[in-house]
Amino acid sequence: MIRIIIHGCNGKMGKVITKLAAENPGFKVVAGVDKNTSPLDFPVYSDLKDVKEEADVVIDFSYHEAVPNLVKAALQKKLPVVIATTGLSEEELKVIEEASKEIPIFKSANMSLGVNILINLVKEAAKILQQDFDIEIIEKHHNMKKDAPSGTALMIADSINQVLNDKKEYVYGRHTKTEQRKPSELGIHAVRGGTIVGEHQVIFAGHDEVITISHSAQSREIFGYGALQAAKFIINQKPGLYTMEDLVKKG
Ligand SMILES: NC(=O)c1ccc[n+]([C@@H]2O[C@H](COP(=O)([O-])OP(=O)(O)OC[C@H]3O[C@@H](n4cnc5c(N)ncnc54)[C@H](O)[C@@H]3O)[C@@H](O)[C@H]2O)c1
Ligand SMILES: O=C(O)C1=N[C@H](C(=O)O)CCC1
Repeated sequence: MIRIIIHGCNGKMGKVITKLAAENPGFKVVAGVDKNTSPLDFPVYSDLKDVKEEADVVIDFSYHEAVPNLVKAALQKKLPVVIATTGLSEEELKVIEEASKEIPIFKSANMSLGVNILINLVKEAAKILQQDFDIEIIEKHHNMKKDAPSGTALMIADSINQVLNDKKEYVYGRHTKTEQRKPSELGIHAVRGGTIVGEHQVIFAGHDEVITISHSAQSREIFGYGALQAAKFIINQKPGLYTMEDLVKKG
C-alpha cells in the first residue's frame, strides 16, 4: 500500500485525491498539509516538516509560493514528490530542479493522459504546418483559478517550441498589440468563468482553413487519477525530475 501525504489537502484537488485514495485499497492518505488546517479524516499540519506519520510520497496541489518550502521539507525527509501545482516562477522551478538531484520529483502541469496525447499530436502538427499556419492557444478554466495562462497552455507552447527550435515568441493576449501578427508569434489566451474544469484548444490557422486540436477535461478526477499513477511511478525512481512522458513511456 502506498502511503500518501497530500500537500494542499483542503483544496479542490486535495479533496479529489482523498476521495480517490479512499476508494482504492492500493493507497492510503496518512496526513495532509494545508495553510487551512480544518480537520479531515487524517491529521492536518500547516507545514510538511511537522508531519510525524511515515509516508512513501507527497502529492502537491497547492499554490506556487508554497512549493519551495514543501520541496525543502521533502528533501530533509528524503521523500519523493509529485508536483501538480502550476504558476511556478523561474526561481521556484530552480528550487525544484536543485532538489531533484537528491530526491525523485515528478512534475506535470496536467496529470491527465488526454492532454499528454494532445501534446504529441500538436508536436506532429506543428512540424508539418510550421511554414504556412499561425498557431494560437486558447485555454478556459473556472473562476477560482489564480494563475493565468494555465500551466498546461505553457506546457503545450513549450512543446511546440521544442520541435520548432525555439522559433516562436509567446504573445499573451493581444490588447497591447496594435500591429499585424508576425508569423513568429504564438498567441496564448486565457478565459475564466463558472465551473469550467479545463479546456485547451490549439488552433492552426492557415489560408482558408483551420485545424483545431482540443482537449476538454470533464471532471477533476482525471487529474487525481493521473497524480496517483504518478505517485506509484515516482516511489520507485532514482533522484531526478520526471514528467508524464516518462510515465507514459513506462506503460
Ligand atoms: N497538474 C494538474 O493536473 C492540475 C490539475 C488541477 C489543478 N492543478 C493546480 O493545482 C493547484 C491547486 O488547485 P486547486 O484547484 O486544488 O486549488 P485550491 O485553491 O482549491 O486548493 C489549494 C489548497 O492549497 C492550500 N494552500 C495555499 N497556500 C498554501 C501554503 N502556503 N501552504 C500550504 N497550503 C497552501 C489552500 O489553502 C488550498 O486548500 C493549482 O496550482 C492548480 O493550477 C493542477
Ligand atoms: O483547475 C486548475 O487550476 C487546473 N490547472 C491546471 C493548469 O493550470 O494547467 C490543469 C487543469 C486544471
